Amino acid sequence: MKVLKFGGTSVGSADNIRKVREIVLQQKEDTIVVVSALGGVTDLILNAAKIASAGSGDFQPVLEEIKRRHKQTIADLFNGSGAMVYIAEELLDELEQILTGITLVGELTAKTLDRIAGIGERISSHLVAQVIPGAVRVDSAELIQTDSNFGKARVNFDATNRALKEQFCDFSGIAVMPGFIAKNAKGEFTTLGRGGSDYTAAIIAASLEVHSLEIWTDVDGFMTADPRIISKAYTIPELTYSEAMELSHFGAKVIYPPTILPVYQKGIPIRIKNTFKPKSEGTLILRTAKTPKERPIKGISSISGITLVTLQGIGMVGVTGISMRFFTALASVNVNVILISQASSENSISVAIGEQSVELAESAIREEFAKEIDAGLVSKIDIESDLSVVAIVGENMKQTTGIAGKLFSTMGKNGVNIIAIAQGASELNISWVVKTSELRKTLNVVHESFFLSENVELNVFLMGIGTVGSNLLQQLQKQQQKLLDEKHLKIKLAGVANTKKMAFKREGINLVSFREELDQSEIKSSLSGFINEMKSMNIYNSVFVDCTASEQVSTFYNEILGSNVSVVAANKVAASSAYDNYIGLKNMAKQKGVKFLFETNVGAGLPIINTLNDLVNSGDKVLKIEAVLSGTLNFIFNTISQETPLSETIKMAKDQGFSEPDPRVDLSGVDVARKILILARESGYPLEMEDIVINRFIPNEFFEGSLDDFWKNISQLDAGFEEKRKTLEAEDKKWRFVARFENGKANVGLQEVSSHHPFYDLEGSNNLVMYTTERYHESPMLIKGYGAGASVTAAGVFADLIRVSNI
Ligand SMILES: NC(=O)c1ccc[n+]([C@@H]2O[C@H](COP(=O)([O-])OP(=O)(O)OC[C@H]3O[C@@H](n4cnc5c(N)ncnc54)[C@H](O)[C@@H]3O)[C@@H](O)[C@H]2O)c1
Ligand SMILES: N[C@@H](CCO)C(=O)O
Repeated sequence: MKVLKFGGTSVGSADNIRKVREIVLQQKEDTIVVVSALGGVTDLILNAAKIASAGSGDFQPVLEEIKRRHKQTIADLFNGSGAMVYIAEELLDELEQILTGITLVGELTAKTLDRIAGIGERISSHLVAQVIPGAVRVDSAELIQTDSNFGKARVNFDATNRALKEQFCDFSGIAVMPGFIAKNAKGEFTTLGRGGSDYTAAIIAASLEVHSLEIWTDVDGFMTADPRIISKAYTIPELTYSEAMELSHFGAKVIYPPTILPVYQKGIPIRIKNTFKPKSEGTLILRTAKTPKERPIKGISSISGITLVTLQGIGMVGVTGISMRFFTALASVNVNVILISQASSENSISVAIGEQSVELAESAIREEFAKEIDAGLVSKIDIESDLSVVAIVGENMKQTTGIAGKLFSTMGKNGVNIIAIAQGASELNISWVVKTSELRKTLNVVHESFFLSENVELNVFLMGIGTVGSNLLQQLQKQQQKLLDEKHLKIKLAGVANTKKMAFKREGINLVSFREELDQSEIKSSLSGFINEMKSMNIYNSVFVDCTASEQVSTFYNEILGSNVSVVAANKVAASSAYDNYIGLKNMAKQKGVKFLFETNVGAGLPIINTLNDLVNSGDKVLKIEAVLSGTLNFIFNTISQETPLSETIKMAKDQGFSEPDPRVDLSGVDVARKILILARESGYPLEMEDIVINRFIPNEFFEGSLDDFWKNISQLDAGFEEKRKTLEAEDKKWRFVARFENGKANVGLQEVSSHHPFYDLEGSNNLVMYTTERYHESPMLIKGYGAGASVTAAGVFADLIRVSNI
């Protein structure tokens, strides 16, 4: 035999009741069906009673709604005729008479309320019994006996078990019983309180020692987290009773914990099933549940609307009875305490309570500790609102080390501040308090790290979609699926901006149609607006990607890193800004547990900075760096010829995406100076830009006017360059713009190299770096390849993103 309980939504309409019938008829054994009232009916009855008790109020509209709900369902199921019509009418008349009585006396006692509160179940049980062929209705109120604590009556288990056993000793078939209602020894109606129908089902299941209790509801069972916030939350297949109780205490209102006590004591398994998806497995609750070793956490629960009340003062240290008085004061005004936290210093006690109880709690505590407050022994009662309590639950936590470590480091890395923590010695639950504004991020982060560790999400906020930025998006689009399939990395473009517009989408902007999304966006581009929106979206694992060349953008890195968002910069301005700023950004990243990466600042996609870091971190010392670091200049000097003059080569470098947005930055040597400065710093030398000697090969006046002036005037240099080029060619030499760092000093400038020089054969826009170090002494380490261009630079940014994701 088994017991099936159907909740209010499951019997909320004719269609739903037909679904219930189907489920019940599929059972292959004797079945007891316990039903709630039609969804919402009990609340309507209580409301009507409240209106009636006010004396002057008119309960009729509410009563009409109750009647309409039932009539409609009966009409749909029985074409509005048959015995059910009369049964419902009779019970609804009874309800009306009692409501009229309440109006007349203007008073509503708990006893009277219990006479009507269960009318919904009395009707629904008849309804369901009549719909299921062969089913009989059995009245729970005649079998479940309670005391006279109306509203939340206590069950007399001896009498109840006897009655139930007698009723069902030789029963076979299907019985339908109303949930929630019972009677006292005098035969007066009582009700079982919150979760009443579940409780009825559990009492019956335990008494008859059935092999299974099924709670049919409108969700798939216990989920790993609140599915309204975590779209990836999934049903937990198995839970122990204790885990289910812990999860139910917080947020997940699948069952009300005290109701499962009778079946828990008998070890009867409970299955939570979805009436609307009967094929899904649901959640099975048992004494010992299967838990995969790698999943010690079963679920995450949360409740919002929490206030933290803290009693603080040095006068509390070592004084016994303080906490007793504190909690007695709270209990005296019926304040439910959700979480307690006290540090061993005993200087303060904090409790998390529902925000609706704050005033009551505060005044009760003030009254209790009035003397201590006057004497200065209690310094303050601190009230912190708009908080949420989050808990991870799992019995296997007690056998696994590192759970708390993983939890709190994940929270820290994502910049979520933890306000209070509580963990019971049973290690079944770790609870902590966060600001409600951080709840979504908290749940995402924790869910990802404990349940979806096979899929890491990286949320990209991209600024600048010129040569490098747009190529990056193309590469991300091409690689997106592969990364997900093979590396379990989900990259989402959560925000993007050009100079005109910006767009944001938590679920990710389409990587093909991002331009259209930007065009359609109504948000005008603004740097601070972008950063603020990114911060307020507060998404975990976020990374800001700077593909502009803007100094202004770089001034925001500190704030961005400070908000626990990593920064990947193609933009070289920050890493070559004042040393204090550069080192400050690195420290900020370290402090916040995020990354500040800029591999493409030198040699585009070539692994120049990472290699240097590896050398230095493994104890090597950089003695000398010689390098060709400008893709643009190398391209110019490889392309310049009798037919293609200097001015033409500059345009070509620009068109091919090698040059800076303003090519004067390349031609002036500033770009190369920035690069050698960054390499010197990464080698451990605190150089400033002013320390780099720049030997220009183009006269200063060409850099003084506007960019337009530059383009107009630059051809004036063509003839002179051609003359020098011819001489150079005759001597079998080539121009290379070389950066040098040695003995703590750096310079950049044009050099004529002969054919035996390693830089001589450096083709196209290639770069070459030679590291002479203590280890690479006789023969320096060489890194050579494309040093500029859209695809290689975007690939370098992409590689930095992969580094941020730590896959
Ligand atoms: N092109 C390369 O080979 C290469 C190699 C390494 C590093 N980089 C660096 O990459 C960065 C981008 O270079 P690029 O070649 O793509 O230049 P680009 O001019 O093609 O693109 C830069 C884009 O940033 C946009 N932008 C500027 N300020 C902005 C703001 N405040 N908000 C939104 N958008 C803004 C510009 O409108 C432009 O579309 C530069 O810092 C450059 O030094 C480039
Ligand atoms: N403008 C740069 C881009 C790569 O940093 C160059 O030409 O080298």
